[in-house]
Amino acid sequence: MSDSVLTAENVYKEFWTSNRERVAALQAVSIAVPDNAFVCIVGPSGCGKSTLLRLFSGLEKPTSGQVSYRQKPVNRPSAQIGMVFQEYSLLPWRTVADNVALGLEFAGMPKGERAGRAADYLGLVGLGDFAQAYPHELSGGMRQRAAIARALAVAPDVLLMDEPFGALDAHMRILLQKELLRIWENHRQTVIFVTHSVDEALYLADIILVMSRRPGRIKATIQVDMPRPRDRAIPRYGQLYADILAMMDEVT
Ligand SMILES: Nc1ncnc2c1ncn2[C@@H]1O[C@H](COP(=O)(O)OP(=O)(O)OP(=O)(O)O)[C@@H](O)[C@H]1O
Repeated sequence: MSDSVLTAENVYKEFWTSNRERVAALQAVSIAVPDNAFVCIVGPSGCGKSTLLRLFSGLEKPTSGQVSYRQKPVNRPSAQIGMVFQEYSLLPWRTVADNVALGLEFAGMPKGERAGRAADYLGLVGLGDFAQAYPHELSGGMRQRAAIARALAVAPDVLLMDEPFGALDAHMRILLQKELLRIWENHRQTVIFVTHSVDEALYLADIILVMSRRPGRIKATIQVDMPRPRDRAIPRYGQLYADILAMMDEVT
């Protein structure tokens, strides 16, 4: 585990609902995420995927067990671990450039430097011409690119992505999958990416974690042995796709 960037050791997480019922979201989850890996998490709805990501980000704490970042317990959100959510989460009253500069502002970077860095990252995601636009002037795909630029601008060591392309149409989704891989191949942050889509996981990941129904456990860890860029038409793709779907269909 020493070269792992993030680890979960025997993590159990429960919530209390407003009706005072106990919900076990995760049980006996142990994972070691290798440095620079692209990891996708798939599993049935409600199995605890977002909860696991929130534990890694420090937004939630395990009920028992331990979550660590580079061998240190994760207690709170930090600049080393960036997060991108499904909903674009841009501030509507700030321009796109000012949204991208937000994390840099929190990190105390001087204003002049922030503007340059924000411009670089907007260029990286193909939004160079929209720096002064407001979020409502952008399409869903463009907003999500801006959210990715904002997360990347602080140069996090790990990028956690919770269904970032879930609200996009199929064409935009495929385009952004390609762009994300292009960026990742240049920067090689460790990425943990939650998705409902087995196809998306197979296209993106080095490692796919398949979770069971709630309480979520890690049911399988699949090393995706296909070179990139991946060809959805090859038999190996179809075979892995069918195997993972079958695992997700099983009751436990
Ligand atoms: N703050 C909370 N309070 C109470 N229950 C919660 C809370 N957060 C999550 N849960 C419950 O924990 C379980 C796991 O939720 P989570 O959002 O992690 O699942 P998910 O796999 O990400 O779901 P989906 O794929 O539908 O987005 C669900 O039953 C959910 O209702």
